[in-house]
Amino acid sequence: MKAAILVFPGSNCDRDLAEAFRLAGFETQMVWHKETALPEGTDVLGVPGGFSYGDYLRCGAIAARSPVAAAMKAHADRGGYVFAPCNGFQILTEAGMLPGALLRNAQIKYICRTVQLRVEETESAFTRNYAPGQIIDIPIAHHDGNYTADPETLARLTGEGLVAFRYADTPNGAMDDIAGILSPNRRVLGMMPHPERACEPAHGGTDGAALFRGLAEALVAA
Ligand SMILES: NC(=O)CC[C@H](N)C(=O)O
Repeated sequence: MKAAILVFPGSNCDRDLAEAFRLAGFETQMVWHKETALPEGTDVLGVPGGFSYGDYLRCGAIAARSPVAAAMKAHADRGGYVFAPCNGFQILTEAGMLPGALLRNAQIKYICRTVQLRVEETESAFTRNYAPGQIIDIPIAHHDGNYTADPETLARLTGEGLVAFRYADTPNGAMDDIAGILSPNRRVLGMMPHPERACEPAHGGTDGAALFRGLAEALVAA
């Protein structure tokens, strides 16, 4: 099982993400943003958190147009798994791979703390190890996490079971309390919170580890 993790100038959760995949049994490989192809045999692509290209223009906007972006989209288009926490989620919305946009937090402040998420959808490789409605503790660290979409998109996401996680108490003003969403084939997950920062007791919590284990189990079962 191979996880490839993209690295942009300004990524700062790339190593944490690789370690979370490694703990779940993945072989990992870092992929610099100037590459135009992913490593042979990549099962899961990780698009990490951070401040890609210094968050210039808009968070994720430049990364979505970087040299590696076409390979990222091609991987998703052929049904590959993509896990994109925080800046990764922003990059996927900027790339048009997930709907909606992440606007400035409603309080106009950077928020760094652990929040409670409700698991809304368990029919995905990412969420199969959680119980429907389970409350999990996962850290957030962002200034642009205010999920926004038009009413039709919000209705479709909920109607088709594509909202993976909602905030129990929205910290950033996100519409419909949305913390993370799935693509229609449920193989791409973008979310503002950071499960990779909740995988070992030393992190202060381990509620994120089940997500990476779920992916590994889905790949073994396939
Ligand atoms: N931790 C992160 O990935 C931060 C994402 C982005 N730079 C923001 O602050 O919104």
